[in-house]
Amino acid sequence: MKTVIIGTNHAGIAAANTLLDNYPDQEIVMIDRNSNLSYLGCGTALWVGRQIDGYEGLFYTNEEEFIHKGARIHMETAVDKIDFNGKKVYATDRDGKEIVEDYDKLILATGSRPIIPNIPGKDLEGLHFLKLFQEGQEVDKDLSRPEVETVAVIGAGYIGVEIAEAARRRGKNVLLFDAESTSLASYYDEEFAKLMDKNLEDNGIELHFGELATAYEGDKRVERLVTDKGSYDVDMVINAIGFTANAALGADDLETFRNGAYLVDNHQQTSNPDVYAVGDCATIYSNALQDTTYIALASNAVRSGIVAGHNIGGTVVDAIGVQGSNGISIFGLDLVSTGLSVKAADKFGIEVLSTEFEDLQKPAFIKENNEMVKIKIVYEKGSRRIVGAQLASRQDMSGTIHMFSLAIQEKLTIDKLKLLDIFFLPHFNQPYNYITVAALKAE
Ligand SMILES: Cc1cc2nc3c(=O)[nH]c(=O)nc-3n(C[C@H](O)[C@H](O)[C@H](O)COP(=O)(O)OP(=O)(O)OC[C@H]3O[C@@H](n4cnc5c(N)ncnc54)[C@H](O)[C@@H]3O)c2cc1C
Ligand SMILES: NC(=O)c1ccc[n+]([C@@H]2O[C@H](COP(=O)([O-])OP(=O)(O)OC[C@H]3O[C@@H](n4cnc5c(N)ncnc54)[C@H](O)[C@@H]3O)[C@@H](O)[C@H]2O)c1
Repeated sequence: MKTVIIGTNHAGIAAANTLLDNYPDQEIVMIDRNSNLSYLGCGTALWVGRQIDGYEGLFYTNEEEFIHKGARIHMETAVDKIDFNGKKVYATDRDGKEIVEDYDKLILATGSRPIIPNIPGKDLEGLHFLKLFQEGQEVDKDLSRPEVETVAVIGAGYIGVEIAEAARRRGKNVLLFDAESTSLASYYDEEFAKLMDKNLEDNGIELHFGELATAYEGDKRVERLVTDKGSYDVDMVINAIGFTANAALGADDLETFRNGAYLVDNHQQTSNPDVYAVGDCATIYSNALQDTTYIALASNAVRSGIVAGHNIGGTVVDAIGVQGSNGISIFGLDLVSTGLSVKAADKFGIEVLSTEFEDLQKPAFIKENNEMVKIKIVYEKGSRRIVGAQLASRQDMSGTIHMFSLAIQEKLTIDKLKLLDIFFLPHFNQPYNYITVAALKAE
């Protein structure tokens, strides 16, 4: 059987490896318009901010590995059209030559693309987006220019906050804009987001929230950013206002979600049984929402690629849904969240209650490495099932958010959490640790 995979980044790679490593009878063809693959976008802010030596370690595989495994791979080759009835993919390679690949099964792993602010001045120099490795290189080059003193970042979501920190670490004046009233508004309730806002301000980043960019101004290169509240002299602008699904290739032939992403079932199959979609171009099932949604994360891209690979290979594997777990670490402040915030639950019409607590991670007699932890647990009013959790600390709490991710997935109630067996050792935590106390406080 021959499977063609369009898109060879995280989702396409996971699907290809699953097929190549487990199903030797499979003929695999991979196609991507980019010149590189497997780049960890999450590392861009780290190397641009000089927190790691360079970008070399941010690629975890390469073209040769897939050729060695027996795949055929066309890089710098853009798919222009798919004939879903004739089961043929039409592409153009780097030399302008047409490539035609027929398929038995097709995997769409075409990912996402940045949303572009629809405002005047879009053709000026000095305007950046941050999706591809090459765009990270452009941002890094611009930040290296001494005449670039002031940087505007539009969008205080994950990318915007991370790249604002990076530009600040490079000694630039940084203005961070967002339409919402706080940073990270899609992921955290206000009392958590405001911890990040204060952290950003304490490190010299100028916040402009509830402010919408209305124009870029300048001669050849951007010189001013105009918003609905003012005009700011800037030397470069980084746009980070979210991603949209890259689903144009199948939009006329496959069922799509309200945001244009390909609708898939729990085998990653689209409305065409021979066509699968994975990663940022596809929908995903949220166990917190108990509904189909769209969450563009590398963690989801990998898992959906694995599911599609096994189902095409002949092993029935059901996707188990996700919680949208995510985390961010900025100037030493870590925020992690999973499932729904109260604000997100309200937006989706889910009636919730929440319980909060804040305490030292370990007993006060432990003087070293003992930071405050703030926790909020969100649970559904009727069922009392946990639907979300948020944590903030200067200590690593990723293990805790993984536990809450499982709790949401398994529909654990807040009442079951109250007496969960959580070990005590003063080196690690308190006898009554913050999870237990927050749960016990729940009404
Ligand atoms: C700066 C940044 C930081 C991030 N940090 C994190 C993080 O910390 N944690 C996290 O979970 N997620 C993070 N993400 C999100 C994560 O990178 C994406 O969710 C992930 O890349 C999705 O993988 P994908 O393979 O589905 O899509 P993509 O990575 O978008 O890859 C799609 C591929 O398809 C190719 N393609 C598209 N159309 C065509 C066509 N017509 N012909 C040929 N090829 C085509 C593209 O060239 C691309 O290589 C970050 C993203 C960015 C930009
Ligand atoms: N640490 C991580 O897990 C991580 C890191 C980076 C990126 N990502 C993922 O990559 C994807 C893209 O990240 P992103 O930061 O671009 O998207 P995002 O959705 O995280 O943030 C977009 C931000 O832009 C704001 N915005 C939207 N339109 C605006 C406008 N016109 N003017 C001003 N602000 C506006 C939104 O309020 C939001 O805060 C997301 O799915 C994100 O979860 C994850």
